[in-house]
Amino acid sequence: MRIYKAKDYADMSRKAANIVSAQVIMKPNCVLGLATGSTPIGLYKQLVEWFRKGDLDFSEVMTVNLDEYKGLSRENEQSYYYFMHQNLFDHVNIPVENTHLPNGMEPDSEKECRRYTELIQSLGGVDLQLLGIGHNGHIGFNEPGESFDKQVHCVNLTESTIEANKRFFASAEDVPKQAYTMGIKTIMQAKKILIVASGEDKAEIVQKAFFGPITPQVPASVLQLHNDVTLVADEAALSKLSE
Ligand SMILES: N[C@@H]1[C@@H](O)[C@H](O)[C@@H](COP(=O)(O)O)O[C@@H]1O
Repeated sequence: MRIYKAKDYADMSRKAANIVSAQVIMKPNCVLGLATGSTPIGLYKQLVEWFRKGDLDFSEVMTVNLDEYKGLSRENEQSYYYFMHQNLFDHVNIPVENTHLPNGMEPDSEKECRRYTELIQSLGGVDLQLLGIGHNGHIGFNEPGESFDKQVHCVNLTESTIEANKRFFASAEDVPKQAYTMGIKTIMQAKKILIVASGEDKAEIVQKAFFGPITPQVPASVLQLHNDVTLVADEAALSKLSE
């Protein structure tokens, strides 16, 4: 695993955006696996800025997002569909038909998971998968204890994730209780993985995930087994590495 230490959030965002833009430049029709959460927002801003300057072209890029809340419509401001449009898709020249997310409004979980798994396969797999990390080590919405052997599936969110995400909703009761997510197996099939982390509150989990034992209790620890992982994190998120 390569680790790039950034000074702060802005530096982390720029360094990570450089890696994504290198991918787009090297392979204009690449498949990008994208993530939500607050951590990648700066990275997306940077990509938009470079696009506006004429340095990046997304016209052939395909995207597949990691996850989506089950039960939220595209119009819901908390849906990941809305997030991706607001933070990236609406500001660059990616054709909307090239962008893909699980359909949160499909009530039949089995059907939706099969559709999304087959879609990723039909695109030829993910070239570069971007990931954030949850405080409990979740990646996408793969919560602690999940088998490493799952493709796209429907999960029950843990209390800690509902708690962490309730800041975006009117109350904890409004946070959906389920989500569709790429499984660990899907994530591990990506050719390259880029994981971003920022802030002291992520220091402990970054240490555990990348330097602790590989265990389903810390889903991100499985990334130690992938042969092309880059972690870009700021000093605060890396501050527990020497302990
Ligand atoms: N499903 C997302 C994850 O993909 C994300 O990595 C995590 C961390 O979010 P943040 O970057 O806001 O800490 O939150 C959510 O639960």
